[in-house]
Amino acid sequence: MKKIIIAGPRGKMGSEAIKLVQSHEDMRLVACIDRKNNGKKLADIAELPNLDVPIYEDALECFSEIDADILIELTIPEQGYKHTKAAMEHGIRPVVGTTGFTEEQIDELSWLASERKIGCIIAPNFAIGAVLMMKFSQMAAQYFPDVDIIEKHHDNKLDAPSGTAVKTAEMIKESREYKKQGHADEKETYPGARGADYDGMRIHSVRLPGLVAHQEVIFGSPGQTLTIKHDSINRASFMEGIKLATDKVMEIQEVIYGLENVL
Ligand SMILES: NC(=O)c1ccc[n+]([C@@H]2O[C@H](COP(=O)([O-])OP(=O)(O)OC[C@H]3O[C@@H](n4cnc5c(N)ncnc54)[C@H](O)[C@@H]3O)[C@@H](O)[C@H]2O)c1
Ligand SMILES: O=C(O)C1=N[C@H](C(=O)O)CCC1
Repeated sequence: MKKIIIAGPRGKMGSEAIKLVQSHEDMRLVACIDRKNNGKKLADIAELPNLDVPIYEDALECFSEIDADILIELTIPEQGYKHTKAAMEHGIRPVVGTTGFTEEQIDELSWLASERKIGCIIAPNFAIGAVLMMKFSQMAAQYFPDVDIIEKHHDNKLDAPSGTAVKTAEMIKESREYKKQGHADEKETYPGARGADYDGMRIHSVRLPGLVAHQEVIFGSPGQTLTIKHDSINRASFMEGIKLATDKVMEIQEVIYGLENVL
């Protein structure tokens, strides 16, 4: 039985993760970390399930008092990083959905995990279809070095580009020679028009109400284009990946970055 702490229980992902834990007999929710409601139980909060599970505002207090195996981290970048680091320092294995961690932060967490010999999985996208989109894009980039990534998310998102777009670009970089795309003399009339530059490829971030999480990877070569596209139409799409990660994180003693390394 894996004892689980969820950070961000009132969020769109956190509330879905509570349902995930409730629906599996091999997992038990033992506490939540929220930015309010300290000392209350989930059952005291109208929007949360009727569970006798304590809520902590202070992650360190939570990790010191609660006997837990796994932290499912689904909050915001700055806080999520602190929670992840503190969880490992308390012997609790993080499964991190929160996006927006920097490369340096991921390196630091990797170092900590290896030193403490504790597992941690950080996945910018837990939807299996999104992982396949990234893998297919990595394959296509061997033959089509010109590529633009267009990611589209709801307008409450804090980080841009999305974690998925960054991961896609990193994976493409592994199979593509550096190439500065577009015209050598091109100029932006309005700053940002050509998107972010990652290793010469371009990333564009769309933020609109009504969207959930979507990405198109468009490859171009003379006379043809190839588009690889994924849409998450609700947050249930991420739960199978989170479940896989909670199983895997108990077996490893390092940071795994990306669900493609778990499947
Ligand atoms: N990896 C994936 O597959 C995946 C999928 C969807 C979202 N995400 C990421 O998950 C995170 C959460 O997404 P969401 O859609 O649920 O967002 P959300 O805004 O609905 O929820 C965020 C939650 O974090 C909580 N929070 C904010 N500050 C906090 C703090 N200091 N302490 C504790 N809790 C705090 C908020 O109260 C809220 O409940 C984001 O980083 C998002 O990018 C990842
Ligand atoms: O809703 C979000 O925020 C999401 N963020 C992830 C990202 O940054 O890639 C992917 C899924 C949804």
